[in-house]
Amino acid sequence: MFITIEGIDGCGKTSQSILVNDLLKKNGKKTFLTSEPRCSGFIPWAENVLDIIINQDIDVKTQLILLNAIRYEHLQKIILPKIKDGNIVICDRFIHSTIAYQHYGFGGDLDLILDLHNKLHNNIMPDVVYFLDLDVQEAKKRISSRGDESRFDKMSNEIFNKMRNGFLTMKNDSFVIIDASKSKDEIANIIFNDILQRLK
Ligand SMILES: Nc1ncnc2c1ncn2[C@@H]1O[C@H](COP(=O)(O)OP(=O)(O)O)[C@@H](O)[C@H]1O
Ligand SMILES: Cc1cn([C@H]2C[C@H](O)[C@@H](COP(=O)(O)OP(=O)(O)O)O2)c(=O)[nH]c1=O
Repeated sequence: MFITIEGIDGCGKTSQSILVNDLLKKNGKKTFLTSEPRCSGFIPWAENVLDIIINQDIDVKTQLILLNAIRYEHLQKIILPKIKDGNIVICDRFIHSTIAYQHYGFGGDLDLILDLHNKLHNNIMPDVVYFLDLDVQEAKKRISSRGDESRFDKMSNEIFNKMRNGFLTMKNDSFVIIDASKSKDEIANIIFNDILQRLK
């Protein structure tokens, strides 16, 4: 099973990935936790490429080339083997972040994003996406309290609202919208119980 956690910066993805992973492990499930674009250190050079994506003034097409290079290695060397080995793989961000950020946020061509995903990654999609929906101002408050704002974190509320609304257009049976203003434990339990239902 392949699960992704999505949302704008500061909505609680990192916290939820860890909490849900712990709940599943305690329940005896074999899990593997990773993230994009940092790949949780499993692809060591991804951090260097992320530094370019976030801190250099590059075209959105260049962002897409770099993000897809990371994703290709991450899928081939980490995610796909872990799924094959029977793990529930939880990934903090994946293709839906690319659609929300590079298309809805920065105006990149949606067809190009989908074509690249199809041709490079065989159109692999998560079995389920948990989208943590949070008011932009609340997300920004959470980021500033965390105290490690990146250049992307400092983008305008207008851009973050475009991304949030972009995510909301992706709703379907395998794209679950979660109210991220609830407490960490409440959200983790909602996601955990939904995963257990889907495993039945
Ligand atoms: N449900 C929540 N309620 C209140 N604060 C939260 C909640 N989830 C996360 N936080 C806090 O908000 C900040 C950002 O959370 P984080 O999990 O790092 O988000 P993201 O990975 O989406 O950027 C952290 O300081 C975290 O402890
Ligand atoms: C996966 C992905 C991330 N990003 C952005 C979102 C984040 O602002 C940034 C870096 O991710 P990261 O530093 O891991 O941020 P966070 O912990 O808040 O998720 O990369 C994209 O723009 N497109 C993508 O496809």
